[in-house]
Amino acid sequence: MAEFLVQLFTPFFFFLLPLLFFFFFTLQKKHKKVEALSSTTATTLPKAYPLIGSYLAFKANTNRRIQWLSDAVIASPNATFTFYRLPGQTSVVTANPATVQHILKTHFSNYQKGANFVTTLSDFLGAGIFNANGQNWKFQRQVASHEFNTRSLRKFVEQVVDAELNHRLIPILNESQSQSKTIDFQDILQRFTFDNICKIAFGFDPEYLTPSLKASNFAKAFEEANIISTKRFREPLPIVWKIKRKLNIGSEKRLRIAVSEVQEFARKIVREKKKELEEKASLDSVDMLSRFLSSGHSDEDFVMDIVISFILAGKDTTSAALTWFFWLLSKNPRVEKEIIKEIREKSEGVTVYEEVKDMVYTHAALSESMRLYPPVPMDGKEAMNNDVLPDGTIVKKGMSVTYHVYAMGRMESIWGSDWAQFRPERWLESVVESGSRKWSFVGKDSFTYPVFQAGPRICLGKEMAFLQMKRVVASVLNHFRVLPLVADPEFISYLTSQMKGCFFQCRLCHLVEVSKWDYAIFWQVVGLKSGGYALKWGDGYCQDRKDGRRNEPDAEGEAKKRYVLQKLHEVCGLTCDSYEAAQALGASQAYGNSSNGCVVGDNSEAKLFPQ
Ligand code: HEM
Repeated sequence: MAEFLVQLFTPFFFFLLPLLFFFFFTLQKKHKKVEALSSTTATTLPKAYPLIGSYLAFKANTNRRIQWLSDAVIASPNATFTFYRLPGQTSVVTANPATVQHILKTHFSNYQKGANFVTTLSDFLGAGIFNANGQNWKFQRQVASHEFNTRSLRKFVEQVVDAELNHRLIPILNESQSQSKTIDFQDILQRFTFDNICKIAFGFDPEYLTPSLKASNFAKAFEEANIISTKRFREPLPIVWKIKRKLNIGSEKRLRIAVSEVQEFARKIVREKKKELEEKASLDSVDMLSRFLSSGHSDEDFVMDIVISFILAGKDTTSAALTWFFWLLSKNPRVEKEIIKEIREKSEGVTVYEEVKDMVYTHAALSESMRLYPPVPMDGKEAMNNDVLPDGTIVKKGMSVTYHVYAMGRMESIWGSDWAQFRPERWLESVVESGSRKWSFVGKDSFTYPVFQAGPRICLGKEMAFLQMKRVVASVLNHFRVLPLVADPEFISYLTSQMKGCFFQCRLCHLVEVSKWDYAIFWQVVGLKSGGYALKWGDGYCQDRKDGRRNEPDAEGEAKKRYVLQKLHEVCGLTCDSYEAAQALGASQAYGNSSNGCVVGDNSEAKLFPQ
């Protein structure tokens, strides 16, 4: 072992280390400039220096790697950026739809999950579908695809999702609302989606979403394995994590423990299913796991890897999408109002499945939300052979080529100058059907919007994910308003994206109560640094004036405001000493106009204080 270490470190100390010091100190000054260029307004690309490439700029932006690379790729000609790091680590990052089509479809066989990707993730994902190529991948995709036919999807939405909603999610939200408790909605959604995927894929109910919301060792271990495995990709010299792994120290030791906890859980599911299959001659309902076990591939480790990949696919993707969706809704009451209208205009005599499929506006709003906050923000492949991309970029064998989904959702050339706006209507056109006007969904091609990837490896669970998310949205918004207490949450990503920190702290208001006034007034409670709460109201309030004047509330408007304040007090436990008090607290105007309609104060807030 000692010999191995000496062999390994000698060239490093005598050659690489002095060189790195040289570059580090001589380029410090320039480096500051590079950092400044990588802000969201950057128009210049980070510089690449001999030997270390753009490594320093990359390092400085580790915590906002997605946003930094997005700035760089958007600023690049043809939206394709060749990113030099240390020798042998050159990669191409693209946000160009033609290039995405090239790597994901027309030259599919040249762009695979390469050796670097597979090795880095193999401790966590083994040979599961996310880490597989060739025959192994084909086999898993083919067996799993049965789980996504219409019959299974119908069963999923009508039995699995609805049971979890009615017996777990809604009662838990009701309870937290009635006790005015602040909840971590992201955590609750992750529990919800975890129960869902286990039930549909493995016929097993882990009961993770329970009123106690108790911590689960498995979930903690899964999260840790995901984070540490992803961080391996960020290590400048992969040899470092490999040595730590060999010595079983630091993060690699924690990874080993976490992975064995995850594997133990997955193995238990596999063993129980095997037993069930042995005991019953035929199963009444066939889940995906039974299909794999009956397909001749009953090797326990292999099936365990499959289970882990499916948990990853189903647990963290839809929960991330929904978290950002509810946050965006709280900022866009107009969209929320449209969705509620759609939920309440149910057609007669249709099944739950058809009803969910018909939620066109909600579908558009979810697509729009994932455009801005994609659950898988970047995805990389490795070139099997030299190639030239459609825009002339040279790709050498072994280089990684990454398509940047997050950047693609923010490009003016694709979405127009209002790309930053959350506007579901960009996905819709108005059509006349049986004499009445309706929305019709207009999708984007999957190379321009690769949120679910594209080509032969396009996400298998896309339709399932939409059905699940739409049903959750309908159910939650039918009962509640979600009031986030984070003003400006941070988008972070491991293998999938998340909202950072204490996640999505929010309170719930009973929509039915507050919406007595025809849902014309939208109230938004946001956390203030001072520890109080801010209250804003948006469009609807002033438009309600019968004389059409916009600037001042009439008597009815005033009454509505008082009613809602009272309700907020009862339902959310907040008090407010009226807008006059807000004036006293520093709001320069009692009423003003904003793009949103009327607000209290100088586009600021009336202050509310928790009791
Ligand atoms: C909003 C939700 C979802 C998004 C945005 C999403 C996105 C993606 C993306 C980008 C990939 C490609 C990953 C890669 O190859 O590295 C993928 C693959 C996959 N997804 Fe999803 N996914 C979602 C939900 C689901 C759900 C609920 C399932 C159900 C189990 C699922 C099953 C799969 C499977 C099996 C693959 C592998 C396909 C293959 O390699 O052939 N996904 N998904």
